[in-house]
Amino acid sequence: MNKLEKYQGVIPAFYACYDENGEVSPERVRALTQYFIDKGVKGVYACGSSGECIYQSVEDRKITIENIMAVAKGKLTVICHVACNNTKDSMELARHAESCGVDAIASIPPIYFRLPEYSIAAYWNSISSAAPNTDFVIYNIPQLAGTALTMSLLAEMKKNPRVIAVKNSSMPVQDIQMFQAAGGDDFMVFNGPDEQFISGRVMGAAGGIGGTYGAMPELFLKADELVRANKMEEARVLQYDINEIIYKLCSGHGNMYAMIKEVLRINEGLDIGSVREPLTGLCEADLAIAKEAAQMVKNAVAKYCA
Ligand SMILES: CC(=O)N[C@@H]([C@@H](O)[C@H](O)[C@H](O)CO)[C@@H](O)CC(=O)C(=O)O
Repeated sequence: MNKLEKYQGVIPAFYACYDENGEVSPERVRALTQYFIDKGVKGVYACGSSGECIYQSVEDRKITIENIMAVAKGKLTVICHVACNNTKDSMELARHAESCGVDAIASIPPIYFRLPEYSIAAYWNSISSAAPNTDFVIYNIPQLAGTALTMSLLAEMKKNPRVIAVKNSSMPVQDIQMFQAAGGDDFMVFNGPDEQFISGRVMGAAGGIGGTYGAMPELFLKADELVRANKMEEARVLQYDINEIIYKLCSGHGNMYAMIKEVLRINEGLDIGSVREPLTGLCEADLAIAKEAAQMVKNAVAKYCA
């Protein structure tokens, strides 16, 4: 098997799983992991944006990845985002993730201060050195991190043989082509924006990592299948329907992840709690939106995946 094959396909970003008191729930982490195995996705991307990493402690994140691995080992490819905005804690999480047996670790650049590229490279390489037997994925999400991956920074990072991919959440699909060309054959790019999943795949992303996949994994698996089969018109129609669902998920007063968790509760009977403050949970009026979104998912699954 090509060493990148295990990363190619549909990789949902894993949601933060909380109990009734808002604490990370090991049982719910395990239940969500099993849900993804049952749906037939390629892997999961843990502790990233969708995992609310920015609002979780080092300990919360350790509990999350330990419980994912307890269920996923040998069944899913697991990429664990370990960035904590300081090198020390990020290295600790990298070491821990490797000890749990993840396939890859990932990291955004440090946020808040605008650091020079050599500082970002040093940060990423220190994190990678703490997991010396584990692949490393650069997480490019400039609209949230405030720093974009440049071609010169990528060239610098390519000197580290563990750097195997960019998870690209910038909006221009051309970035995917640029990163893939610079990365070469032993390198891959993941599509980040779910709204342009098929475009990213066409521009060279061999897989996708996305925050809304979990609410409708069947639809992204189908979109991936259509792209592979070169059925582009069908893929486009499906992508448009997916996008309508995403707009609905984003139309509430509460945060999109709270909405997705409600959709999972309605459609799958899967309870993984809500979101952690400062993210806003659902208000009364949002429940009707969640119901509509859940029904849209059901209708689309019946239409495309029967
Ligand atoms: C900016 C942003 O949050 N992008 C999301 C998308 O999946 C996004 O939620 C989706 O396209 C809906 O806008 C992902 O790239 C993030 C992600 O995969 C993660 O780390 O959880």
